[in-house]
Amino acid sequence: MDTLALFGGGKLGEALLSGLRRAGAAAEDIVVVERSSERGAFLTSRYGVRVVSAAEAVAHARTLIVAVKPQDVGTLLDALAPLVSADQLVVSVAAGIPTKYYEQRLADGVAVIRVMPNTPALVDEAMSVISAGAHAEEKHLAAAEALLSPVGKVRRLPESQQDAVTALSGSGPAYFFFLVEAMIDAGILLGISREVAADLIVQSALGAATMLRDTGTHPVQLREAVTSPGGTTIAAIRELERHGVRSALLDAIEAARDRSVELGKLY
Ligand SMILES: NC(=O)C1=CN([C@@H]2O[C@H](COP(=O)(O)OP(=O)(O)OC[C@H]3O[C@@H](n4cnc5c(N)ncnc54)[C@H](OP(=O)(O)O)[C@@H]3O)[C@@H](O)[C@H]2O)C=CC1
Ligand SMILES: O=C(O)[C@@H]1CCC=N1
Repeated sequence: MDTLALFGGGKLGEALLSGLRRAGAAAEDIVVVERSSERGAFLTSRYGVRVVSAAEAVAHARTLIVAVKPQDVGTLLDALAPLVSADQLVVSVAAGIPTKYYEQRLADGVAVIRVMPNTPALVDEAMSVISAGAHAEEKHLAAAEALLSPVGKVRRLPESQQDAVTALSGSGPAYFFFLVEAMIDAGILLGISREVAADLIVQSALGAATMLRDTGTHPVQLREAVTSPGGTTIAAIRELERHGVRSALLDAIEAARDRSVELGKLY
């Protein structure tokens, strides 16, 4: 494997790093650039990777993964711009930041791929969507797919859809965690211990997700099969509808999309 440089070893960077190591990438083939020395030391101790300067990383790596916060991409690019050449590939996971932002700051012809992964990469169940920038060719998309497929599913979509993708699958795990958290609280309300409530809800979430994926059946049909006439589920559904949960989700995901667009314009 060509050497790979990871810029930013935070939550998402670590999720990708852990997946690459599980998939068999050698520690010697990955270098990390991390602002926090404490965080860098942790990544070295856990994954065996070397933490190096930005200049050293660019000098050695064919593929550069940018996993710093969108707010930090500009400063990072100021440092990288004079160092990166057109035979290197830049893979950005930063929410909202368009490939054009990179292309305007890097040497002419540098290929940039915008990716929106998610944290289930930690358990090899990520959903990653990749989009090619102006100079990215089939070989670059294939390289990004090879990088991401060990940690989950990968789809190619036009970059114009990346803000919506960010709102759906990038942030998506957080909505499910939020729902699970609220359902466990409901268990507490009903007098079930937190440990038991968590067990019941997490297994139900896993079962529901597996049914959705493995049967390919529409969620409406799966929900109807649970909803017995005059039964318990319809009593709950009535409350969910009365509280506008469907509409809240539409508004929430639209707000996340809007924030992604905003992040792309702020920096
Ligand atoms: N978390 C998620 O679920 C997802 C995140 N993303 C994207 O991934 C990126 C990272 O997010 P996340 O991991 O949550 O954020 P984190 O803040 O956890 O990680 C970013 C890391 O990069 C470090 N950093 C900042 N600037 C530099 C620099 N110039 N050189 C080296 N390291 C630097 C930060 O240090 P310090 O702590 O000092 O700031 C931090 O350790 C974001 O752009 C986000 O949009 C995409 C999909 C999902
Ligand atoms: O909250 C965020 O901005 C990042 C991007 C998608 C998920 N987490």
